[in-house]
Amino acid sequence: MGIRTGAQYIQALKSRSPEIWLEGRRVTDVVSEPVFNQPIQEIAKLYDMQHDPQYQDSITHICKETGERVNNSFLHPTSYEEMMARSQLFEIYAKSTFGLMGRTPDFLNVVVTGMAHNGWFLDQYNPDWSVNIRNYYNFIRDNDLFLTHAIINPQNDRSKNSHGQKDMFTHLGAVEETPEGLIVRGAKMLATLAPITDEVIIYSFPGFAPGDERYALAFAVPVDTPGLKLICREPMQDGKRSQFDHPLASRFEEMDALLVFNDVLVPWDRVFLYNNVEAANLLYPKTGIAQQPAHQSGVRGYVKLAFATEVACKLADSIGVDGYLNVQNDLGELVQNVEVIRSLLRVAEYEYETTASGEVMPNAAALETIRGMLPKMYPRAIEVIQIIGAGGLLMSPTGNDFNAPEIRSEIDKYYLGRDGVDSLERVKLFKLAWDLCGEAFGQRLVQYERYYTGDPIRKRAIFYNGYKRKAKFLMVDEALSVTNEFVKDQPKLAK
Ligand SMILES: Cc1cc2nc3c(=O)[nH]c(=O)nc-3n(C[C@H](O)[C@H](O)[C@H](O)COP(=O)(O)OP(=O)(O)OC[C@H]3O[C@@H](n4cnc5c(N)ncnc54)[C@H](O)[C@@H]3O)c2cc1C
Repeated sequence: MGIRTGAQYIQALKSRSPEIWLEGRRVTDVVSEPVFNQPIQEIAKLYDMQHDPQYQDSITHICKETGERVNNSFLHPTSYEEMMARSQLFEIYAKSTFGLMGRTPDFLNVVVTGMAHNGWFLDQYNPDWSVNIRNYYNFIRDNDLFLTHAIINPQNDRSKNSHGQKDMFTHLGAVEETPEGLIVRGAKMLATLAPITDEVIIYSFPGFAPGDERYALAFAVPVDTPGLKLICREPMQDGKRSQFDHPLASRFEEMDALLVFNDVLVPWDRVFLYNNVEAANLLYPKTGIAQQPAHQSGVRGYVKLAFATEVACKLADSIGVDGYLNVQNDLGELVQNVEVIRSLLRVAEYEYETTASGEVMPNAAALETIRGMLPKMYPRAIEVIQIIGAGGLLMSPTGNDFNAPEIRSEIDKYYLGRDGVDSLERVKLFKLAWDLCGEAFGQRLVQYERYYTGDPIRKRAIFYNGYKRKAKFLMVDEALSVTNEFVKDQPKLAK
């Protein structure tokens, strides 16, 4: 089939009924559910862009294996040009949601593409696994499916490993093997956008210890697989608030869900890794399934930071405060932060790395630096919006107020901006800013930037340890060499 349209994506959602729980009730028609309706439309637009002549050549290509047109996120890059074809897709998709939707379909397509093309890694443990992931890659590419993923365990007792939790099946684990497949039980989180996807893929961050074998798993199942429950967090918008009053929250909320597996059967041909702590711990570092999607996240994060910066600049200009030194200093800082991320992306792409198997990946150090910086830069951009918007952020009237003739003249007079900015323009801008910096929707976006791919503190520690292993700190040795002869009988230090 190749690329789907938005209508085909929506039709697929209508054709099944996964077990979705939202505020204590079962959702039976996900497409008509107000909370999900608009986000579904936003995802559908991405599918439609694949057919739009304005974008088609930039975000899709003809698959060499099938001759069908498929999304660029399924490209396995073996050259700079192929890597950049993916980068272009990431940017076009990110811009269409202002970087506010992190788990658009391209994200997990890249993960599966990475796993499937690193079959050599899985082959070492079980050749069936590499065949399974390769077939799965073909399946989602050729049907243009939308995946969610859950890679962390429920947050119960983080001081204990999976096998040390009070209930053996709190964390998702294998219960038994049957001729048809593996029976799994327990929970996994935090599956962003799960209710509006087609498939669920499970794998894990490293950190398994001996005794955790049953939890060392990777597999994929359809979202409506019997026994799989999706328990949504509290929605941050009810789907009924107007786009005038909440121009971002009404469109781009990504629902997050806990996935509960109640003795779910995973067919053997959907098992990619099982019962092997070493393989589960090495999957991330050895296959680039972190590095390739970090490219998508870096591009998306750049767009999101640039968007928040634009909002801050326009806000300041609209009320005539951007002539003040303190405001210029804050805005200048944000613009420089955007430039830092843009430069790091360019370094990541120009100084790409080629693996032993010929896969081209953006430079890891530059991508990890983006990962380390954005959790500080994005919250800072939000803080600057709050500082500049000040009390005005809380004071916006609603669209209905503009439509009430009895108060319209007062609204127009007292919500006026600087010369040339009328009340409507000013209020619309302040509402956009409030969605980003005040609403629960905006707070989730901050939390997303901190945690979307793991704990930034531990990630930076891993980065430093990796750096230290490679670095020789030779400049210090050279600087110290002039002192070598000064003290006689220097003790020989162990290296
Ligand atoms: C908005 C949002 C969307 C997300 N989307 C997805 C998704 O689509 N799919 C998915 O799988 N995941 C998703 N995540 C989850 C993300 O992977 C986790 O939030 C992240 O890995 C951190 O895990 P945690 O939230 O359980 O925090 P924890 O690991 O419980 O950490 C809590 C605190 O304790 C500290 N801590 C915990 N353990 C240690 C330790 N061993 N050493 C030192 N400090 C420790 C941490 O530094 C942190 O401050 C999302 C998260 C957010 C916020």
